[in-house]
Amino acid sequence: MSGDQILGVDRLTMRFGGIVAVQDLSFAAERKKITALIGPNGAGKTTVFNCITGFYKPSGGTIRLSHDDGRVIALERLNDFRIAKQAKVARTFQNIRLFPGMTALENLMVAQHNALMRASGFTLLGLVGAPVYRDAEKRAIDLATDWLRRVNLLDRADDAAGNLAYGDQRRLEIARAMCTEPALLCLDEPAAGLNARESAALSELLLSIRNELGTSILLIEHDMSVVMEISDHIVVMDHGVKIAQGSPREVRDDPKVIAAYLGTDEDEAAAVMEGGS
Ligand SMILES: Nc1ncnc2c1ncn2[C@@H]1O[C@H](COP(=O)(O)OP(=O)(O)OP(=O)(O)O)[C@@H](O)[C@H]1O
Repeated sequence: MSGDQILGVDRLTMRFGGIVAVQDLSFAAERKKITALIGPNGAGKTTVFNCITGFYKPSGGTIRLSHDDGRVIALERLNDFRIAKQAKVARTFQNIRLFPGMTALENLMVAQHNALMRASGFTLLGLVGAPVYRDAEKRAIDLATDWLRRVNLLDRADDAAGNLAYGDQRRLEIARAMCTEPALLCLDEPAAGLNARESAALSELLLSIRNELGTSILLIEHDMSVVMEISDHIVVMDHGVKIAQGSPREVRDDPKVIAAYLGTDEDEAAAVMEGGS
């Protein structure tokens, strides 16, 4: 892996019985960049995400995550918990998975549970008395507050997450993932269900995460206005294989990409050709 790469996927294959959902897929995501994985419905994008984040064990191939300090972690050998904790890969899902009965702030505090438990020394005494825990708790509250501000939800801190508007919940999910201070943020269709104004706010948020914090982002997205506006690099899949990759402009003009989308849904094809222009 080159030093500029945070993620290297090499010959990834995932079979479900007779179905080959992903076949021999290789691509890389660069550090401090936004990489998008696109393709028509059923192309295999979510399966790739599930392999990267440890929800599936790949049938073949390797997935390497390279940290800033030079450590390289073989993700295909770890389960989802270790991938989140050791490899520092955070993800969101197509369907919102907040704790709806907890407040917005509480959702962001729960995300920092691991760090807080570590600070407690995993003891009751640590939880109730140790200064190191109180410091960690203050830091956790500061981080959560900072994220509520960044996603424009500071005034909703004490409202139940389930009562927030859909677009607000989507941004809160991203804030929750960011509170784990990930090396790689994986977002599965973050713009799904958003209106044009909310999509624009999402693009702005993701660009600020890249530009201000230098977090690497991998995203699956069908909303081409978002993809074409914010991506540094796009990987296009169809029927489990990579059919193209490149800059937004290269991908948009690639006849193989247009043909893949034309083969499925006219609206999606039109969106790829028009997106970002
Ligand atoms: N757990 C599973 N068991 C069996 N088949 C699966 C499983 N998960 C995915 N598949 C199949 O793998 C293929 C790729 O699906 P996947 O959900 O990865 O595509 P996708 O590109 O994310 O699609 P979409 O854009 O619609 O979310 C599909 O044919 C799907 O039916």
